[in-house]
Amino acid sequence: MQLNATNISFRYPSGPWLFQEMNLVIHPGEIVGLTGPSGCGKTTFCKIIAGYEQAVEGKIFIDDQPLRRSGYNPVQLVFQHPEKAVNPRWTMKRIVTEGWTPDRELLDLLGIQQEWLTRRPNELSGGELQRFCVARALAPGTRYLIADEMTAMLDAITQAQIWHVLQNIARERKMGILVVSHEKSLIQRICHRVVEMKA
Ligand SMILES: Nc1ncnc2c1ncn2[C@@H]1O[C@H](COP(=O)(O)OP(=O)(O)OP(=O)(O)O)[C@@H](O)[C@H]1O
Repeated sequence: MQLNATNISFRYPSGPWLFQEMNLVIHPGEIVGLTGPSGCGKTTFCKIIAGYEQAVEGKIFIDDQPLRRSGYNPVQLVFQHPEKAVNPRWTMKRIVTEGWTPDRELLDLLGIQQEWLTRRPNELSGGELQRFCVARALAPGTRYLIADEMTAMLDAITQAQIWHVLQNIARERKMGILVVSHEKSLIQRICHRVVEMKA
C-alpha cells in the first residue's frame, strides 16, 4: 500500500546526473521530510514521483502498480508558488472545484472565507491562494501529497494552521506526505523521518 520510488536516476538533457539510483518509500499516513542543498534536485524528484517528469531510469509504484497516466492522480503536488498553479482567469470557486468539491468544513479548517470564492487569483494574497491549492489537492482519491516548499512563503500562524489540518488528514485517511523544506524546525516538528539528498 506504499508509494515506492525505485532506482530513480535523472538528468536534464545535456546536463549532469542530478541523482542516480535514488530510492524512497512513503507508507500510508507517513510524513517524510526531504531536505538537501539548493539545486540538488528536490523539486525535480518531486515532479518525477508525481508523474510530471519522466525518470531517465527507475520506476514509481503505488501498491506495487506503476503510477497511472490517466484519471485522477493519487499523487498530488503542491508547489511553493500558488500563482503559477492556477488559471488567472478563473474564479476561486472554479479553481478549487476543478477535480472535486471540498466541503465547507474543510474550507473552514483551512481558513478559506466564503467571500473569497467569487474572487480571481490576483484578488487574493499568496497565503490565501495557497490555502485553495491545498484544498484542491485533498480530494478523497489523493493517497500521497507532495508538498514542495508549500508553506515557505506563509507566516507562522498560517503555516501552523495548514500543517495542523494536513497532519490530521494524514492520520485519518492514511494519506502519506512528502515535505520538502529548508526549514529544519518545520521538518522536526511534523515529520516521522527525514531523507537527506546530497549535492
Ligand atoms: N527544466 C530544466 N532544465 C534544465 N535544468 C533544470 C531544469 N529545471 C531545473 N534544472 C536544474 O536542475 C537542478 C536541480 O533543480 P531543482 O529545482 O530540482 O533543485 P532543488 O533541490 O529543488 O533546489 P531548491 O532547494 O533551490 O529549490 C538545478 O541545478 C537546476 O538549475
